[in-house]
Amino acid sequence: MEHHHISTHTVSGETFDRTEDIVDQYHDKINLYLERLLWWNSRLNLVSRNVPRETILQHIRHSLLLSQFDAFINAELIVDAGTGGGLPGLPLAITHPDKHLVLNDLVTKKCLAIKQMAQKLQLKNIGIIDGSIEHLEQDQSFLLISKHAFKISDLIQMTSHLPWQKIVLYKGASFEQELEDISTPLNINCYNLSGYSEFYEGKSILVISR
Ligand SMILES: C[S@@+](CC[C@H](N)C(=O)[O-])C[C@H]1O[C@@H](n2cnc3c(N)ncnc32)[C@H](O)[C@@H]1O
Repeated sequence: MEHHHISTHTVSGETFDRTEDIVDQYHDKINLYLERLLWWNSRLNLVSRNVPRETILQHIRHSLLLSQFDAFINAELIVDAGTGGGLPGLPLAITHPDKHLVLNDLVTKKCLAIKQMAQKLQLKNIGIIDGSIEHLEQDQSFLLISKHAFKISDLIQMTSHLPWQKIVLYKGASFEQELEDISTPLNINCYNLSGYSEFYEGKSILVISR
């Protein structure tokens, strides 16, 4: 653990507010995604059962926070591992047509649902790959992102063959234990999201590099 370097940061209120502007700017497409996600969620349990519309909207805003981070701004190719119903990758693809997003999930049915949602949204900048992230093949370097899907050490191990430049993880506040089994020294910037609203209490975003 001691060999990792961890710096902690806070996130400004303006950063959260800007995601609200993005939601307004892409209102129609975000709304269509929200409707389709609710529809699929009642059939496949993509987020969690009976989740209200407003909570899904919060997850979309949470996903869009990443668009304010340099790691995302500087990336052309982004892989979202364990995307479930498309979070955070799908809202980021809607709002960033200049970037290419690859959405990955272990479960084929979930990937088929995302494919249908992407078709309805007429998204041209999305690739969908089903199967475990450990079997992904990718030569070009990319930003790896993931929201509440993997223990850090598991994801690092499963993607050791891949040319990721950085990893961005949506996490809870305590993640240190998940670093214990990692022998490669990591540089970790932890952005603490607590303090803006109840939804973000105890949440953080980690930007990890080797
Ligand atoms: C808790 S859900 C999170 C989904 C989404 N990221 C979100 O925030 O709503 C975790 C997802 O990771 C997927 N998953 C688990 N192991 C995986 C693996 N080895 N490779 C790819 N996806 C995986 C699961 O199928 C599930 O959809």
